[in-house]
Amino acid sequence: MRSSLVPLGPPVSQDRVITSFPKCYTPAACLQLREHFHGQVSIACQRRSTGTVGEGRTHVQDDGPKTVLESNTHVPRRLRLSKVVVVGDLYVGKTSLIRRFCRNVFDRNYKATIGVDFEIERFEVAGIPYSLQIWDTAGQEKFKCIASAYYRGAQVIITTFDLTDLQTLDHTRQWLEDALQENEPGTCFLFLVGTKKDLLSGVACEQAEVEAVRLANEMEAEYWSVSAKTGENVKAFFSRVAALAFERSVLQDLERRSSAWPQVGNGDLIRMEGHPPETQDSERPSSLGCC
Ligand SMILES: Nc1nc2c(ncn2[C@@H]2O[C@H](COP(=O)(O)OP(=O)(O)OP(=O)(O)O)[C@@H](O)[C@H]2O)c(=O)[nH]1
Ligand SMILES: [Mg+2]
Repeated sequence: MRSSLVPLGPPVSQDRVITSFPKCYTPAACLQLREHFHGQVSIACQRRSTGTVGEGRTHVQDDGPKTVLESNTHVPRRLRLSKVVVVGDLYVGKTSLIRRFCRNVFDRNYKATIGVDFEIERFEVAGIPYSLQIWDTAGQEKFKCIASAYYRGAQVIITTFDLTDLQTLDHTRQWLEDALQENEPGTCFLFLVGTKKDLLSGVACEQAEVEAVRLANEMEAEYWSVSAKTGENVKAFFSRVAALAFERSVLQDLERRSSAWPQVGNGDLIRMEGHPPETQDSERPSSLGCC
């Protein structure tokens, strides 16, 4: 029996390939202690049967298509990416963090974000192409109304503060509350991220982290300290975000399919009457930046 995987689009760069489950920063404030992918997710990825999750791969065999998803009239849209929203006070380093990760650059000069902006970063998680759509929002009060319009549909909310200015940590509760208001309860992974780690000595950093970890636990968020200047923990952090978001998407898809589709034999799928539920491809903004 011949089997072929038909990839669409160029391969992702080597440092965006995630094969093993990325570790958390500290078990004291961690969303997931497991050090490997969920068993069902690993199997689904090995079989390339991640359903609507992942990008542009169709598993074709001599004896017919592995799934009938692709050939139906009411094909569910593929969930190619997770929407990630980054919020926090002005000047804490949201743009710098995203630019360090996506472009590997750092600018010492401050240029306020006006409204919102986003980057799409492609990964390969457990062999499946998957992307993060990372939304950078403005911390300045006058742009808040524009930015908050883009909180909806987030799978991940990253609340940031400056490790050298603990007032910005106090404000993270409000940022999180505002972002959560636009999303269904329990649908988002929450992260609390302390920025500018390079500016603190070991002891001062540890003291700030104790406070932050306490708050992260109250928020039910995972905690990370990073530096956009040196790049410390930046890649590890976003890899963790991508892996958690991807894993949840696959699990949700498996759950949806098992309730909507009866499984036959080794996992071939038969369509039931009615429309499969829509997946939530994140929307593009009609306009970017300030009006
Ligand atoms: N030393 C150091 N400086 C940083 C770091 N990250 C950001 N900065 C500096 O902090 C300032 C603010 O960074 P931005 O990334 O523009 O802050 P922001 O949160 O996007 O600000 P708004 O767009 O106004 O919400 C800039 O001067 C950056 O160079 C870091 O990790 N270390
Ligand atoms: Mg900014």
